[in-house]
Amino acid sequence: MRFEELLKEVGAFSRFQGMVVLLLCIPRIILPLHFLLHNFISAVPPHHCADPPLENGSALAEATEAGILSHTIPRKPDGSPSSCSAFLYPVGNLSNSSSAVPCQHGWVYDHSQFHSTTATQVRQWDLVCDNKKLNQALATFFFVGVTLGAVIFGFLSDKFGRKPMLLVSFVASAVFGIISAFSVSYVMFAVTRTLCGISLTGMSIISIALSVEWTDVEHRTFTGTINGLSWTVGNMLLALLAYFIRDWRQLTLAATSPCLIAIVAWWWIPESARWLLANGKAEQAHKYLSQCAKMNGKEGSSSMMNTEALSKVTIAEDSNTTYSYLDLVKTPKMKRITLCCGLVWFGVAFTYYGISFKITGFGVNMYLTHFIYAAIEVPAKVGTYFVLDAIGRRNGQAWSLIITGILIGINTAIPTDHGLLRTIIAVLGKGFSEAAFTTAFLYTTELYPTVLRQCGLGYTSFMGRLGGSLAPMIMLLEDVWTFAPSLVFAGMAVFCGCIVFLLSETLGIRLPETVTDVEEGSEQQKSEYHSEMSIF
Ligand SMILES: O=C(O)CCCC(=O)O
Repeated sequence: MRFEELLKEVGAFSRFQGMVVLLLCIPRIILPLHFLLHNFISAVPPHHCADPPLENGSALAEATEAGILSHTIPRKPDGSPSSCSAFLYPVGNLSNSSSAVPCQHGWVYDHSQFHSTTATQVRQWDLVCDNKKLNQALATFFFVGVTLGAVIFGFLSDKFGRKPMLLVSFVASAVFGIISAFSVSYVMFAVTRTLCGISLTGMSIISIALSVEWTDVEHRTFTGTINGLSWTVGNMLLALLAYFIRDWRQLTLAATSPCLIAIVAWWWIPESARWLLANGKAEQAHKYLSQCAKMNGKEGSSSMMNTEALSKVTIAEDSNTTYSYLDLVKTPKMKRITLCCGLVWFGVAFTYYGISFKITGFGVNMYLTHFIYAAIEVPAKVGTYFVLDAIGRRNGQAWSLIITGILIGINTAIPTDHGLLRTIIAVLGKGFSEAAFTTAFLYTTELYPTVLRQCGLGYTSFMGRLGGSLAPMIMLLEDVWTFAPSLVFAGMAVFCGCIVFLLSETLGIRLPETVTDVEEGSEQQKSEYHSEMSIF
């Protein structure tokens, strides 16, 4: 007997699955609060060199009022004060920049928008000017942690189960998120943000797998879309939190607080019955399947539910078989899936974060830009829900990536003074990039077998994190050529979109449980699936 048949018996998608999907929305809401947090806690406000302290020790403000400051700060061509240099001594002729030197006595920051950020954190931080790259590196440290977490939690959740590792992720994210907010040095903040990144990835890959593994074929797209929309809720919530909380420490604490809610909700989140059966834990599977049957009003399904019958459910070739990342490339079709999905995830995250990290320069304040970028995800994801069941996952994944690349490329050809048109194209590009990300979660989950699903998601998430980590570095290329970053993002999106055509379609195909299922090919599974469904 296949697990799909068992799931039909206990209720394939009813109140129990509704509860599971809703509870797993909580971690999906938490993720963007941290993944995009650096847009705000590491923002660099306008700043310029502080004047030397006056002999009589009076405050710098007096120097500013007295107009002395304007005599020592060189002006940029647009008339604004230079950010990183000052004249050694007050001079009458402000255009004389020959004696300008790097700031000698710290900086004066414009606090009209931010009370404090990691860039302006005084006492050894001051991550501006020559130290600006250290400020940008904080986001990269976080995504390096996310990258490591993908490998760690991918393996641990396949070995020890989804539910226990989800609790580890919730608790560790709360602990390191809180500690990072109280960092007393740059190094302490960088380390705790990296550990927070590692912890958060656990809930990222487990929440997807756990919700899909409790869902039947017909409702997998719906489940994947709900998971994706909960990320969007968190993304929009971040814009609101950042608008009202302008201190980086308080904003970090606010972004971490939902982890405490997740820890309480964890109690009601069930373990994956698929995983339990795949690992020979029929008794525990029986407990959760009985809960599912009871909640779905299917108590009469006990005939298929005794432990002996459950132990015969075909999920793994041998429940004593242990799997590792190496199994992702041991057989021909698994190798193709792994190589192609790795490239696709790299391209998806590379373009998604390349677009998401640039929220300034569109003529509206950064909070509104971030909110619009998040809000466009709603039609993108709802549209994905309908499109994927119509054109299939492969076309949906390929064309969402290709169109993202085309739109990014088009924007490089539009003159910068066409602000509204550029904004519309950028928002559309974000929407298609979002559709590509939403599809990637669902498509990857369906391509990998149950026995290797978390390893597969861990590997592809790792590749995606590499792409997300690289995106900020690519944006530095604009110092070389303005259009360089956009053309790199566009080319990568189109290339990875074309790679998708090498993968098989999974629409209407039973979720593969074993490596054999994958190697037999989708036609075999499709015919088996339809013949199985025909008996219901
Ligand atoms: O996991 C990420 O880094 C982005 C997920 C985006 C989404 O779920 O829409």
